[in-house]
Amino acid sequence: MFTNLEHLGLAVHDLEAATALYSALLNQEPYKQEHVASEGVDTVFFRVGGSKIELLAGTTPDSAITRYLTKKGEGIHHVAFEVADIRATMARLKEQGFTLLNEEPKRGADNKLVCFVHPKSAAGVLVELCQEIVQ
Ligand SMILES: CC[C@H](C(=O)O)C(=O)SCCNC(=O)CCNC(=O)[C@H](O)C(C)(C)COP(=O)(O)OP(=O)(O)OC[C@H]1O[C@@H](n2cnc3c(N)ncnc32)[C@H](O)[C@@H]1OP(=O)(O)O
Ligand SMILES: [Co+2]
Repeated sequence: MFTNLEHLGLAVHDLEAATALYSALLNQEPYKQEHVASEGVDTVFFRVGGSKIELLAGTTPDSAITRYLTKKGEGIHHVAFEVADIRATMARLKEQGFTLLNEEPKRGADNKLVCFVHPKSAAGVLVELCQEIVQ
């Protein structure tokens, strides 16, 4: 079950400059900065109501964000939905013919298990599924 629009992921060239810009725009400081080595990204998170803005900068040449920025420049990179049971959702989507980009949930940012749906399966939008990791 999809329970919330968890975050919008924005790809940016300069994380420090983008953080200052979004701090001014949203009139708040970010609640978290996190490096996700497995994705080759540095992230910064802002809360907006029940959702979040995730700023992402690539830290390696082969990072998905670095590749995206090279090809498309800055902008909305993905939309993330919170799901109650990521494995059940992945199984349902696979059954329905959606292309998943990882076979198993993987550790994402902000204490989540994540899985991505190929944009070709979602009318040109990269979709991320997120399930909170309960400690
Ligand atoms: C996990 C930490 C954090 C979190 O919230 O927890 C994150 O969100 S990390 C976010 C970064 N990680 C990822 O995005 C992982 C999943 N992404 C991928 O596996 C790739 O980026 C992929 C497969 C979506 C695209 O790979 P690549 O760029 O190498 O392929 P192409 O350039 O050939 O693209 C294929 C096709 O897809 C279109 N495309 C690519 N990226 C996007 C996008 N973000 N949104 C929409 N469409 C996208 C691209 O234009 C190509 O289409 P075509 O019509 O053939 O030009
Ligand atoms: Co994300």
